[in-house]
Amino acid sequence: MLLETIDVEKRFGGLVAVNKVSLQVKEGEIVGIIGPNGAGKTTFLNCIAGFYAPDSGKVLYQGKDITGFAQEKLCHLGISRTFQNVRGFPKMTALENVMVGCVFGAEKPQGAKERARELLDFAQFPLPEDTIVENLNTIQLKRLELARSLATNCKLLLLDEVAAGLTPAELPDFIELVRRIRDSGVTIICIEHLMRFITGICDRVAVLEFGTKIAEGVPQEVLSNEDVISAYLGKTDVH
Ligand SMILES: Nc1ncnc2c1ncn2[C@@H]1O[C@H](COP(=O)(O)OP(=O)(O)OP(=O)(O)O)[C@@H](O)[C@H]1O
Repeated sequence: MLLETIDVEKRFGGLVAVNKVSLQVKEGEIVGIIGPNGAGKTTFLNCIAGFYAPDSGKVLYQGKDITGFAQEKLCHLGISRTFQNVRGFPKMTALENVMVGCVFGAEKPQGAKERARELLDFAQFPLPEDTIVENLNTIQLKRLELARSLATNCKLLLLDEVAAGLTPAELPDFIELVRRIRDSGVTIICIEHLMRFITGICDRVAVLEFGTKIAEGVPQEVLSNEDVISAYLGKTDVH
């Protein structure tokens, strides 16, 4: 097992945002986390990524207890996270943005440039490498963000609504990129509202509602589960 959470709980005052959530993720899997707005998805991801220390429960990575480890330490252990509203370092070039990740991933500056170029290429970044990041559109930023996350040499990538804001026409190629990332040896946990993304790429999906895991399994099965349908009804678009 690459990652395991055991009864992870996170409270904000009286609100139980994540309620004893246990999840197991094997190496090479793409696991989706879905659920209505406010279900606790981001908070759960933040408990894995070192943004929050859980109030109780454990997070194991490669069998080792990493509960409450800081983000920087987790990044060096191979856990990387993307954020919902990505802007990178807006005044720097695309290449420099990826190089920052490479240097953080312990690459020497000279090697970092080469590696950053390889990653921009891998992520099919469509513009010259010296394009200033503040001028990028959504899909260009998303590709850059993935290249930057991979620059840290992560083994586990946590994606927070990485497909949000993409047009239906942009989605297939983007899904293909995420699949290639997995095929390169990176395990992925992704929060996503876009069901086309979930059904198109996830091996398994876990559903949260009011902080509690209410279902888990292969996407088609889970999405036809009555508890899941009623959790979603009227709250978000499940198509
Ligand atoms: N820092 C915080 N302080 C207080 N309450 C918070 C905090 N972060 C999240 N919450 C609350 O915890 C609950 C879970 O929020 P969370 O953002 O994890 O849900 P989510 O499933 O990711 O939602 P969305 O799909 O809208 O991003 C919500 O009720 C939210 O208001």
